Amino acid sequence: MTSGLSRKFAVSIERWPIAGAFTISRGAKTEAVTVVAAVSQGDCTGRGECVPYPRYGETAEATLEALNAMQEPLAEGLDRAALQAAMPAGAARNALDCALLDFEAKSSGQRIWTLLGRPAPRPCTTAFTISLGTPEAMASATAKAAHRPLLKIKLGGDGDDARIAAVRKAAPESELIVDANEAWTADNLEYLLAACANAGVTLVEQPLPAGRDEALARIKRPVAVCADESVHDRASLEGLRTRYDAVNIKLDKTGGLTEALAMADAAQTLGFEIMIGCMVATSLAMAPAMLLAQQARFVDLDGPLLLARDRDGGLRYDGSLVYPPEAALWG
Ligand SMILES: CC(C)C[C@H](N)C(=O)N[C@H](CCOc1cc(O)cc2c1C(=O)N[C@@H]2C)C(=O)O
Ligand SMILES: [Mg+2]
Repeated sequence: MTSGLSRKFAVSIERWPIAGAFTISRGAKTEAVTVVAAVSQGDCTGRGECVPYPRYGETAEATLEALNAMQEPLAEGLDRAALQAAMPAGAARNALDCALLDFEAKSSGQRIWTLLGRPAPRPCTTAFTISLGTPEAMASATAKAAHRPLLKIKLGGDGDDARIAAVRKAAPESELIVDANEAWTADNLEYLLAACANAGVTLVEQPLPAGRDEALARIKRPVAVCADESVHDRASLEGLRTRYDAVNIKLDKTGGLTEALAMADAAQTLGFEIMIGCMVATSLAMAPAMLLAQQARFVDLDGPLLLARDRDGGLRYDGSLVYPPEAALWG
């Protein structure tokens, strides 16, 4: 029991080197910048990690500031239910929502899935991401990962037909999904979707820029198309029904696991397939997403696999199989 002691709250920015570099259509990165929130009472600490994304106007410093502004409400007893209205969806709320969930689990001595009334998570097969590059460089990276069952291929617009053909040749057995990160246009959309269909790709993530994706509703889609930058939380689902077949749910977009679980149920009711995605981050950010992975058609939780080093006590990855978190890590 931890009641009677005052609740403490700490926030920090962490930097985790990436093994090599990670490139998508918007540029290259050599480190993952994360923000960690920790809620403590007595000897019990709950932690949550988020990744602020400049694409959505977020920075690590502003996220730190937004979380520090929650010191007083937390000291006055703000709980996870009240948090949903107290902060907007986004990375900052994710860190705090997950810290509160971890605290709920650790302070009660029960696993979080038991407290949430959900089935215990099982190991899942995650996608493994191949960075954007020349067709030759991508084929070479793909050949080294060709034993993996599911590969996520980053694309970038011009030359994507050659990239996807080279990748397929290098990994004839793997299931391929691709992520254009908004780099295609209404003019090359049908041509590049056909190139993906010819290569046996099963999903194309965010081909067109968010807000300029209406062409998706006008064409026959030969491959399932998944929203990422176009979808954030439950409020953004309804408008996407004619454009997308699937939605990529990320805790950094929904503002935590609480909204993500509700969003997954709402998305499935609307007929969307679910992908559970991540940013480049440590196992602490992946652990809560394991609860959602259970109902996802595509699991994309390979963030720690791209790091030079994960945090101590991180998730167990056996090839592409990722195991649920130990209680000491999260939940
Ligand atoms: C380890 C993989 C890259 C994670 C996942 N498989 C994935 O593809 N996620 C991307 C998100 C890309 O991550 C980016 C992109 C970017 O321009 C800047 C950043 C990051 C990130 O993780 N940190 C910085 C802010 C996806 O699905 O689109
Ligand atoms: Mg994406």
